[in-house]
Amino acid sequence: MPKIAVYGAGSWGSALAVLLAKAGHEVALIGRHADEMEEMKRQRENKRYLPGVALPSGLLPTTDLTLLKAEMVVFSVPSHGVREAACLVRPYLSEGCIVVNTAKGMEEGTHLRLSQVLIEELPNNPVAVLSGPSHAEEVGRDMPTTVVVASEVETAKAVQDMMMTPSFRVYTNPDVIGVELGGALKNVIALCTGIAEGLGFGDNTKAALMTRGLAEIARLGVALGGNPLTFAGLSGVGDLIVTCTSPHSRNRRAGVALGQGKALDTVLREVGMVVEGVRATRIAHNLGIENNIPMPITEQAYKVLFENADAKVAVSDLMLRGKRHELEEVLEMNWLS
Ligand SMILES: NC(=O)c1ccc[n+]([C@@H]2O[C@H](COP(=O)([O-])OP(=O)(O)OC[C@H]3O[C@@H](n4cnc5c(N)ncnc54)[C@H](O)[C@@H]3O)[C@@H](O)[C@H]2O)c1
Ligand SMILES: O=P(O)(O)OC[C@H](O)CO
Repeated sequence: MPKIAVYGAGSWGSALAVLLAKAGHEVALIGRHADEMEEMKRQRENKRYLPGVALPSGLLPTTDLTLLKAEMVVFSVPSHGVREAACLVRPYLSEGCIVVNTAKGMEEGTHLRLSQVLIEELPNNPVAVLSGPSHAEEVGRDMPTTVVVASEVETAKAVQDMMMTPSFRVYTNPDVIGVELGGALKNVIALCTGIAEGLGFGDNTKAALMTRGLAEIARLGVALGGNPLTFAGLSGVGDLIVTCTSPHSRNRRAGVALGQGKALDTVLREVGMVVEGVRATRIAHNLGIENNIPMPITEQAYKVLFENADAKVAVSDLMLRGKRHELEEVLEMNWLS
């Protein structure tokens, strides 16, 4: 069976390594901290990031970067670490080895999508992105999950072949831009639905945020080159649903605590795992301004997170905006023609 390396031993890297090892691949799960990886090797479990999931025998927890010489390398580090990680692994990768990014975010400062960062740093490797509604806690326990892999066709098919299992169904989609933006931007809306929950609002409010949130994700996504239909797929509405509603979601949980009045740094410390929506809010807010795209929910999220705005006032400001046609951009921009 092909050898696969997973770089990044947090929740998602660990769950994907478990999945791939159970599928019969020889898998190296490569982390940064020798003590943590040794402990994982001894206990056959990632107690900090994926408790309760046994590591199968074909999975080797390690810090040995030479094991990156594999047929496929799966990147599972937080989005802010992707460039640094790419530079670190570059000397070890075989030419032509497929690199699959699984982080959901964009690069701060450059506003590049993460596949663009990887292409810049790893010019000799085909790059694919994996996204969709997929919490590590469920994938690690073989719960039926569907995801999408985006890249040029042959690479996407190769990743689909290597990653698909009876409990992990992988679709392909050539729309890398749409798939990446859906995955990055849904985290902003998940923070917002969490905040609404923390404020004591109900399901109507959450459904409103999800639906109108998707409208603004698609608006920005299409302006940046994504296919409108991708936002109706797994990496769009699919991931939005799971992240806004699941008890596993770190972004939703962080939002709930913010809505209950806790300070952002306290919330991030308490969650203890990466909350991508915070950076994504700043990036999406800036992209909206740069591209002249109205993003009212993102704008309010930005004010609450970074300008100390009162979350209740933010909700009220959204409710009191000027009157609009529900399908304004669809009609104006001829999306369906
Ligand atoms: N957890 C999930 O269910 C899930 C599902 C799909 C996608 N993702 C995405 O996967 C990415 C990773 O999330 P996670 O949930 O595994 O995070 P996590 O907080 O569980 O773990 C992050 C891991 O990355 C390591 N790390 C941090 N910076 C690094 C760097 N510069 N180089 C190497 N390692 C570094 C940390 O030591 C830790 O092991 C995020 O972008 C997230 O959105 C997560
Ligand atoms: O736990 P979250 O909020 O980081 O979401 C994880 C995944 O993106 C869900 O698909």
